[in-house]
Amino acid sequence: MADDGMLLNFELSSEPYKAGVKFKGGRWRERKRAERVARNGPSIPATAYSGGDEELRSTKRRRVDEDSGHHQSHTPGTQSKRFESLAHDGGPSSHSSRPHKPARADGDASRGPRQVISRLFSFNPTQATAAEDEVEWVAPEATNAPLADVANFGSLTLSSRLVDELTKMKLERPTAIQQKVIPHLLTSSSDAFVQAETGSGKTFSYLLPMIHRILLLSNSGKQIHRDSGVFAIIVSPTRELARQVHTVLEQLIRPFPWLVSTAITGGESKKAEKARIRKGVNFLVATPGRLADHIDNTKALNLGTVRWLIMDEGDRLMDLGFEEDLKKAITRLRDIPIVQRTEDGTPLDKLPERRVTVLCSATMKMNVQKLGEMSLADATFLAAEKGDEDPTIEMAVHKAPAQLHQYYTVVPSKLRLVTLIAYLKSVFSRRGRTMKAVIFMSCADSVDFHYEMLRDPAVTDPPASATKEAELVSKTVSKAAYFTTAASPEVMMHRMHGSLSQPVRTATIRSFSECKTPSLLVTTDVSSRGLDIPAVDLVIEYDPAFSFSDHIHRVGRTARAGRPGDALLFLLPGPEEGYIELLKSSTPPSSQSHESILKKGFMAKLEFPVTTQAKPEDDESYHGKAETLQLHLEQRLLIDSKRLELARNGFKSHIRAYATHVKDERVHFDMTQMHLGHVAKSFGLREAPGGIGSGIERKSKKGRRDSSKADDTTKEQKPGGDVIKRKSAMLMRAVADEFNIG
Ligand SMILES: Nc1ncnc2c1ncn2[C@@H]1O[C@H](COP(=O)(O)OP(=O)(O)OP(=O)(O)O)[C@@H](O)[C@H]1O
Repeated sequence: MADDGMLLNFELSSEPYKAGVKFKGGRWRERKRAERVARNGPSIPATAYSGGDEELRSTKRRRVDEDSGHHQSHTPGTQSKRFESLAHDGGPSSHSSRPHKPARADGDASRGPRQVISRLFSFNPTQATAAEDEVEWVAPEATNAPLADVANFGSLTLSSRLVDELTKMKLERPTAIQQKVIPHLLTSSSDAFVQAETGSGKTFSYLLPMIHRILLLSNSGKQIHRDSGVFAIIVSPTRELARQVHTVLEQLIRPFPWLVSTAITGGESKKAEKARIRKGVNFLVATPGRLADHIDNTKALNLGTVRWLIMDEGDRLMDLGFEEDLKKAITRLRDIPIVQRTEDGTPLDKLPERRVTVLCSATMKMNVQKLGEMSLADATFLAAEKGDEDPTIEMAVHKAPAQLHQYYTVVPSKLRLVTLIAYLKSVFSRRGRTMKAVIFMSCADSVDFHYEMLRDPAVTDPPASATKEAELVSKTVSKAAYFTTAASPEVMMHRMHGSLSQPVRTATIRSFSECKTPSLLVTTDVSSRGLDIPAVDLVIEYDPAFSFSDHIHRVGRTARAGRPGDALLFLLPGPEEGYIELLKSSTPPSSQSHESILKKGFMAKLEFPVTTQAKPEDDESYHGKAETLQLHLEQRLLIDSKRLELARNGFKSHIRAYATHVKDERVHFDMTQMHLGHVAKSFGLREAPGGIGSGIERKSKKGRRDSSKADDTTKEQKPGGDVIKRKSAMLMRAVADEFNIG
């Protein structure tokens, strides 16, 4: 990993921090150091309490190097020369009203304010690909919209009561995949492999024909009811998805109260789930683990009547490692003979004569093929478009809906956080333009950090009288700062990831979905699949997806069922730019330069949330504003150890997660090209905290112990060149080990 030795980039207030400030959390030594700094002003750069001893040492080392004019990676020269050149590096900010003055090595507070250089705009790697801004984009015809040339759902010979129900839900005409799948499942008893773009209505395509055929059973004089047996099992990879499918199903069967659906998803007591199964259900929507558990342990679950097994989001089911659970369900269903009548004698002749398995996916990966081989027999491949009937052709091609406008922006690491804020500021500035946006990040710790930094810190816990729902979302929903301004509408931030408890996850998604003001969901890939919130008009991939198919699913949270949508992907200059070719293989993307994002976003005055910090000076130029904002964010970390811990954890988890890109795409996500110091800056940190991948330090020590002379000599080397390369390789190996990739 390159390490060009980050310069200090803080402009600390001349005033001492509030006397008597007490620091909580962290280690004793860090707390003591922080308190000393708060009392006396920083004698050493504030990294003193932003990191451990290693950071302190390296900071000292760098300061000495800088002050003696021997900066490791950049053109040597005198301090004053360097500062001059920095002013020019800063582009428009070189005209900033705030003078750049050298950092003082002694940190003597008595000699007036300590000026430290902000180098947000210098020493950034340059973008290799051309940045074309605002090339006019004409939206092609939507590819996942209801078909204009089909009269209505009635033309697919669905029951009129079902069609009426659809009309009430404002669904009139089927989409292309529904037109293919519904007739097939209405008449056939063969398995099916359903592939169609995100947001194309796959859920209705399998639910409607199943309900229609079950309703036909009641026409034979006898009434089907909840005790008649389980007719369909729908397996979804996540609890959210299972609940979502269950909700849609409940809506569809509302006019037929004798039919019952239930969701068994874990996250609640098994006892309650067993009790519901015992009372009788006709549709079981389940996550694979819970389904396998109930198959083993719930006697009341009788599988003899089951005629459909639907596996939704097939590739995700496999990605998440549910193969064994699915195998169990598939094998058990194969072994149990089909019953031809319910216990009270109702013939089941209107249902398929054999068990039908349907596998659905928007993307086709090799693992879906494996699941297909495991579960399907003589399956019919059903795809939305003509010419897509050959699954082998589609294997490699993942398409996003054509009307989805995809952009990418190449942003140097150091500028990522301010560019994100600038972008959010401009998209939420116009009333009614963006109502719901989703930001995808690589890991839960990064989500937690960004949520905390971007929310309004003045918002406190709900009052004791708050409703249960308000209590559940008290730590995951909050007013945004920075991009909620007096002039723009209030934006509500939401945070969501897999480490939150199930009730909190459910309440947070509900809040995001029902929010009437503009809202932003900061999340991990836990929200990338199947989540159907039609009003989402923007997806931001702040961290690229771990695989291209995940990218397709993430951006597919917008532009659903024919609606328009935008998606912006953040890339780093360097190897990540190679990813653009991959994007082009699906839908040609537009590009937007980070400079233009900053310019637009920082056109208006910056508004800072109320904090204990002195109000930062505003700066006229957008570079100046970006620097002011960055300094403000960094200072917020310095005065709050909890936030600092979030930043450090976010950084570490982000780096670890970076190593988990799928093997085929890792060429674009090369850890060895990553600049840890610059990445740290995007987490508001002055430099990279140590201890990424617990194995690294250990491994390096072990390596030295086992080593021969060659290692002893490297120990003597000054940090730089070879040692850094070796460290990168070790980090790479340690991270790869940790994630079991390689
Ligand atoms: N025929 C239709 N007309 C209008 N809207 C529809 C139609 N069919 C489905 N929808 C709506 O489209 C949205 C997407 O449907 P659904 O979630 O089934 O898509 P999907 O293909 O499963 O997407 P993903 O692959 O992302 O899970 C839902 O809000 C649904 O109500």
